Amino acid sequence: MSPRRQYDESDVRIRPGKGSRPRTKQRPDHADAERAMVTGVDRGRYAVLVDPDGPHERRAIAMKARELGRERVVPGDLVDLVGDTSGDEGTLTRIVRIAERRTVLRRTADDTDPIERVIVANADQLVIVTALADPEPRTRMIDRCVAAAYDAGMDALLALTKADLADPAELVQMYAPIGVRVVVTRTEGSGDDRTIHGLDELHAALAGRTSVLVGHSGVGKSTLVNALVPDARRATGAVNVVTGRGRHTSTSAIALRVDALDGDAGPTWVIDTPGVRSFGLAHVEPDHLLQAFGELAQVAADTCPRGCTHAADAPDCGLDEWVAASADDTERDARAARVDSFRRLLASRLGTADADSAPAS
Ligand SMILES: Nc1nc2c(ncn2[C@@H]2O[C@H](COP(=O)(O)OP(=O)(O)OP(=O)(O)O)[C@@H](O)[C@H]2O)c(=O)[nH]1
Repeated sequence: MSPRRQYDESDVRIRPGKGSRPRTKQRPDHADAERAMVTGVDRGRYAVLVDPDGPHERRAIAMKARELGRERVVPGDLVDLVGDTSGDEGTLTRIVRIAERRTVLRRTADDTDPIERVIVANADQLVIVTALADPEPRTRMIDRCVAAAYDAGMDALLALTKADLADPAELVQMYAPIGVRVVVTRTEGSGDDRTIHGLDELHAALAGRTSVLVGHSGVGKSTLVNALVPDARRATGAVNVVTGRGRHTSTSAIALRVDALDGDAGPTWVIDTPGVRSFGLAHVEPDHLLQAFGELAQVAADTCPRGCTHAADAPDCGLDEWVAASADDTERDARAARVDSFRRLLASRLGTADADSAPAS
């Protein structure tokens, strides 16, 4: 049995104009509020982009209006602002509403905080940056990230770095049946002469979408972020993401805009997540995860007994019958690979990200 999930204040979804309607007549309804996107958070101050991708786009700093209470505001959130939204030096605007979130990515509960908290909202895909060697890939960690992405309603993309050091074939083969797109990169040369092969492919996979990048230390995530967003070092290095002054002290996620390539389909954002090592999976329901596996969800809905866990030892699980009913060996192998992959993700909920250190086998 999976542990029962703990709800926190971020589970409350706020629908502009509906759920967030003021409870007392005294509250203004902020009809003149302006829309903005949250790009960073630091100690109660929020970096926002007002009128994002619009004609009057500008950066501003915001605080949460008291009426939002303990509701969390995270990078990727679309919010409504009132007060001085000019973004001029020294101004502070107020966030009065959080738009309903399309997707919600949670980080795992840990020793210091028992609640799985939302860390990024409205992202389209999770990019799992994994080195093929140095450090060795950890498939259990990848599985957990994929499960978290699918549960959050996001796609998963595996960015395999350091292909100059090891062959990607095994990992590519392992993740193809799960529907994970794979991009392989490798650097060549050093210093200013360094080129990253595969960068264009990665850029194309990100185009027009908001992507959250995760990866363990040393996998080459910064190398990719700096190549995609040339001024990222400034944004994430010495400068505080919110105030623009002093050191960047926050370890929370930060949204960075990727310059468009020719033919890009709309704005492209990457959200870097320094310090985030794994994702909360305690709340993941098997049937929810199954939704990411299209045809398997249908098979389960049609044939599984009520309350089926779909695990390998689940009695009368329809997924096993579906594999057995294959027309030939080729189909059976393909179906079995899909079911095994789904079950692997399902099992990944129950361990910890650090439980394995073995490469793909
Ligand atoms: N051989 C090889 N080395 C790479 C490649 N990409 C990055 N590196 C090196 O790997 C090391 C780690 O890269 P970073 O980009 O700093 O990795 P990171 O994941 O951001 O790690 P932290 O900065 O510790 O969070 C650096 O020495 C890079 O030069 C690659 O494709 N091949």
